[in-house]
Amino acid sequence: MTSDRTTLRRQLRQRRRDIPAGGRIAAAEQLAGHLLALPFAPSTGYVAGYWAMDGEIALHAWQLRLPPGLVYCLPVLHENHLRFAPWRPGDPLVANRYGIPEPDLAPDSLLEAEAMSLVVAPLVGFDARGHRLGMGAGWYDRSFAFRRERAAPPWLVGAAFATQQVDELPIEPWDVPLDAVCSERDVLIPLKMPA
Ligand SMILES: Nc1nc2c(c(=O)[nH]1)N(C=O)[C@@H](CNc1ccc(C(=O)N[C@@H](CCC(=O)O)C(=O)O)cc1)CN2
Ligand SMILES: Nc1ncnc2c1ncn2[C@@H]1O[C@H](COP(=O)(O)OP(=O)(O)OP(=O)(O)O)[C@@H](O)[C@H]1O
Repeated sequence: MTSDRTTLRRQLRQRRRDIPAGGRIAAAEQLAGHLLALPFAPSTGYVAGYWAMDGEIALHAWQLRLPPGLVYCLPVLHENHLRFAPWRPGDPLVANRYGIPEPDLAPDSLLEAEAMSLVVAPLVGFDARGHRLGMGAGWYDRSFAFRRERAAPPWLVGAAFATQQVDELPIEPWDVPLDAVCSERDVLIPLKMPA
């Protein structure tokens, strides 16, 4: 990883933490509307969100407005990849190694990434081509590496504040392309280049 990437990650994380409370509340509602209106939004099956931290755009409004046929899940760290677990308010949570709450379920009850219909991934940064910058530990890239050779589902959708968009992010060989990026302002659906 280049130091450019590290510097950019630090700046963009600070930028999202600096968004005032009023802006965050409105943004979460607008984001929910955009996520629900995606052309490939499923109406049945499992969808994954995240427990917002470190200034990330929140998903509670989306979770509350999901159609009844969808089961909301949260990511759970398992060995070197993410698994997912259904979670409703009131279900038990436990803090993972980063201090992020995750459902407190036995490992054999966790769902594999392949079982999700749509996954909303938190972004530190993104560009107009749909390239993403995450927290830098590779969790989403490793967990969804199979999507490099296989079509959706799961549909991968990045979520961020519009202010986290940058001109161009460097492409890494392991990057998994997103099917869409949603912010409070826009829905960006990158053009797929023929191989
Ligand atoms: N809300 C949320 N949940 C998520 C992610 C995320 O980005 N956001 N992840 C996306 O991958 C996974 C967790 N990945 C993470 C990767 C790195 C750090 C991190 O760097 N944290 C500290 C320093 C490390 C530490 O405390 O051990 C930091 O703030 O710098 C946090 C989470 C799964 N769950
Ligand atoms: N498919 C993969 N197989 C093995 N290692 C991977 C894979 N994908 C990513 N990694 C590792 O994860 C590390 C972090 O990747 P990167 O800096 O691109 O994270 P990121 O873009 O911030 O995304 P994430 O949100 O997934 O952490 C990389 O240094 C790479 O070694």
